[in-house]
Amino acid sequence: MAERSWSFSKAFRSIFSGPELITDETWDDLETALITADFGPDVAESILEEIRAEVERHRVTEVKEMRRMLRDAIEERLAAYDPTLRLSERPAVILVVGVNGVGKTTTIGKFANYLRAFDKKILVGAADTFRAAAVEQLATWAERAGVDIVKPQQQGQDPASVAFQTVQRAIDEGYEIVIIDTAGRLQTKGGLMDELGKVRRVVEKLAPVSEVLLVLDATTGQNGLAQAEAFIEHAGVTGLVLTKLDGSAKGGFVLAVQQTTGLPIKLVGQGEGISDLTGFTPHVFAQQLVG
Ligand SMILES: Nc1nc2c(ncn2[C@@H]2O[C@H](COP(=O)(O)OP(=O)(O)OP(=O)(O)O)[C@@H](O)[C@H]2O)c(=O)[nH]1
Repeated sequence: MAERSWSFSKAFRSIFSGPELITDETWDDLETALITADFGPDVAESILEEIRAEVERHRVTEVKEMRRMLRDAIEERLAAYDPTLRLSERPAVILVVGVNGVGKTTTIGKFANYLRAFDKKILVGAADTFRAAAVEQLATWAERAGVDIVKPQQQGQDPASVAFQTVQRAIDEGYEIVIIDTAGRLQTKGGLMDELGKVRRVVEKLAPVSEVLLVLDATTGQNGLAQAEAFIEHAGVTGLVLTKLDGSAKGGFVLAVQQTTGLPIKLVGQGEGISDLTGFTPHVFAQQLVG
């Protein structure tokens, strides 16, 4: 399996290339590796305790066994959240929210491309009318992904009306999945949340909202989470998308973010290319993380 930059198997390599038997130093190294990878002190502590107990119970002496236990402990915690996207409605409407620059537009392009592989007819809506460039950027991604787009008729058009027109067209023309881009910044947080609420209410006149995906930049760690708090509190978020994991050495954030928000990660972005987005599979992720 290809090594990822966020993989902390690098930190582990020193443990595994050292003595094959578990020593005090192994425990110190493990703790350091967990903290360095941004698991957060609570998660790191609970994983360490669990592994210590298991090592004692089964009288484990080999580092190799400890690695397997670590992988299992992480997988079990990741799998406590359901990563399944709910897309069975027709049309299935997905709102994509998050602060500016986290990778919303890029994610929509990659996501549209990903869904097209399942032969779905997809329409994207450019309801981030706050910035003209945002509309053009989304249009470029839609073209790359080979999907259709609904754009505002004039700059600054009410985002809710663009969202409404998008869903209306999807119903009229038989699109199966609708992905709507929203603004990440307004003058005030309250204004932004009001705008998102309006987008939602207007869409729901036509179709239920299947998913509200909050995009988070993995390189910003806990800081990014604080910035996204208003969305978590007010936007009815159903799942998270973690972007820029390729640029992050902090894979443990993945687990920390689920535990802190109580929300499942549903998609993971690992690059700027159109195919650099995948679903989230706890088993695969734990494997990549631990090596
Ligand atoms: N390395 C890497 N870069 C990414 C990833 N996702 C997005 N980016 C980059 O992050 C930058 C911002 O992405 P955008 O999609 O414009 O972010 P946005 O949230 O839509 O930003 P606004 O349109 O300003 O609201 C771009 O340069 C993207 O190429 C990722 O998974 N990995």
